[in-house]
Amino acid sequence: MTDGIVLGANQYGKAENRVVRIVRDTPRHEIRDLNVSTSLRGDFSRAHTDGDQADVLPTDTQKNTAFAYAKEVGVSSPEEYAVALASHFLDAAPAATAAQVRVEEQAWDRIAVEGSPDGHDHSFVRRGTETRTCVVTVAGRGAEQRTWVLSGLQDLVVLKSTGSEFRGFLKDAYTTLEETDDRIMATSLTARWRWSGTEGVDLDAAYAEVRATLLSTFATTYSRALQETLYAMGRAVLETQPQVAEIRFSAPNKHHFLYDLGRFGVENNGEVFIAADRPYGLIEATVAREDAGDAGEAWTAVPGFV
Ligand SMILES: O=c1[nH]c(=O)c2[nH]c(=O)[nH]c2[nH]1
Repeated sequence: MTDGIVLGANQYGKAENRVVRIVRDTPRHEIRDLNVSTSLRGDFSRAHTDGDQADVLPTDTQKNTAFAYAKEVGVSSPEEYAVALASHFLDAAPAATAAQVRVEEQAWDRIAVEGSPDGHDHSFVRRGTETRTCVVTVAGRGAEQRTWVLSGLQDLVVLKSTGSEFRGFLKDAYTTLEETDDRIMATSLTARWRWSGTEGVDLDAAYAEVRATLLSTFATTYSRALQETLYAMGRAVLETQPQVAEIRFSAPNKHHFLYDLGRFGVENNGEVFIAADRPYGLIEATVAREDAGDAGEAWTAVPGFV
């Protein structure tokens, strides 16, 4: 029977499990501080239309599994942990056709102390604002099973105090922006990169490499627009990481406007700016290999990317 109304796309899971794993097999501890979100997709129509929970692996169980796997599987990298968890959920919930696990990782640095050149064994200080991320989607079972891995970072806040211009842009009756050949360029970068495959990739090392490539390209590339900078950063990652198929960016242009000190008879030669928090330009771009291949479900339900 139908009344012309049907259930559309849906998924469910436990969001933002704050999983902290300490490896304490030796006096020198290791910490992985994760925010883990799980979701299952598939035929969960009976739960929606009939109130029948027979197919539903509770979100509470998903939460428990996220914590149990931090011990049983461990967290050699956020991506490997997420693959294990997502694959498990497909085994545990027969109605699921795909499972997605998203992880945000906060980095902790060892506290520098006298007498320990490599930092303290079990005391840590939180590193900056930036977060490492991954989104793993596993779909299907058996020989048909497919796994997509996105790695990424968010809120990597960078600024260059010169080496940036913005000129030659289209102008119309509403254009008031003046051309500049010397401005501050700043952004809080979010990037996600899709692996064509992760076989043989040391994902922790690769994260550090990609981050370093993004930063050094930002630093050393003269910028005619944030768009050009993002493209240069994307190219540099693809040139150095053969197994990355594409990288997507979302970058708010954190405007710094020269403050008008002329009103007080004071010269402002690119020295005093007002940092405006909104509105901001939002520049988004994908840089991909021509033969990147179909992204499948890699980006499904990943918000904030073109
Ligand atoms: O790098 C920039 N890109 C733009 O598209 C733009 N538009 C704008 O007003 N300022 C800037 N800066």
